[in-house]
Amino acid sequence: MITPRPAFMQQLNQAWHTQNSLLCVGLDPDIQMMPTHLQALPIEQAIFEFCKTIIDATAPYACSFKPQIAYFAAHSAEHVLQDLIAYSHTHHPHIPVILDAKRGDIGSTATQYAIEAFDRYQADAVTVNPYMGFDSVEPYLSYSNKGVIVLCRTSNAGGSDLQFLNVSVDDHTRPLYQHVAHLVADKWNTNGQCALVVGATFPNEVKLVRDLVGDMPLLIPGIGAQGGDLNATLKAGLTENGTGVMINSSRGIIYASKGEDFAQAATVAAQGLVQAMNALR
Ligand SMILES: O=c1ccn([C@@H]2O[C@H](COP(=O)(O)O)[C@@H](O)[C@H]2O)c(=O)[nH]1
Repeated sequence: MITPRPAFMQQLNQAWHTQNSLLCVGLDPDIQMMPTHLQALPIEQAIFEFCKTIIDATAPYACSFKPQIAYFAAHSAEHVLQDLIAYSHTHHPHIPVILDAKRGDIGSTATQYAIEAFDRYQADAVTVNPYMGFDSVEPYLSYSNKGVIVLCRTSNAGGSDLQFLNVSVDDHTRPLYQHVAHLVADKWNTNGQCALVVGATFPNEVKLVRDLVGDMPLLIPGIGAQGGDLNATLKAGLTENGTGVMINSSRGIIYASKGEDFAQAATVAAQGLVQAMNALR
């Protein structure tokens, strides 16, 4: 039997405080990057063992976990993702799990994606793409206790191709990502369940988004392997009470060592990042 979990926003607020952490540990299991002894296993077993070990090794330092679905689906290992989320809920029930799926499709299809994220995988939150508009996001919002994390200013350089284009709405001209932030904060967040993705590679934009959306949580990837500026990002994104952000690091933590000591290395990397963040807030 599945035990109901608290609402995502409640879990997140609690985890920020009790874990004293703003760190979101990204689970992007790439077989080529895993320790050699795990590469020798059948791929599904390797993915499970690797992620389970990382979850246990970093749980004391995490405010959330973020598995990226592509790393599982690419190897027909969706059931491994399901098992890992169940494992995390059982062994680390206080840490919310965000399914990074970046879904976006017409309402009828989005309804199926929402069932996949929340009923099949039992994720506490999911990332979605706002490009197809409100009706494409509505099926996720109807799960009012789940988090819906909308792409706003993504961390990749190519995000600027569209997100930086100016749009004029109601005599207001601003870049598309700011319009998305405004739309989510003012119109889509009626249940108080929304958050936004803003990349650490763009701290100025983190600040502009923070100013537009009040205390809405921001999921911020781009620290570590993508070279985002931790100091500038925190300065731009923290809310007044010193929370408000989930700073994601995936490769920087999970591949801190390619040896048999990968779990200890992940612990040290996670702990170091949390200490660095806590010194800045
Ligand atoms: O704008 C975005 C949105 C999502 N991501 C995802 O975050 C992690 C980043 O991994 P690192 O190894 O820490 O660079 C990855 O799963 C991306 O799909 C992002 O990078 N940028």
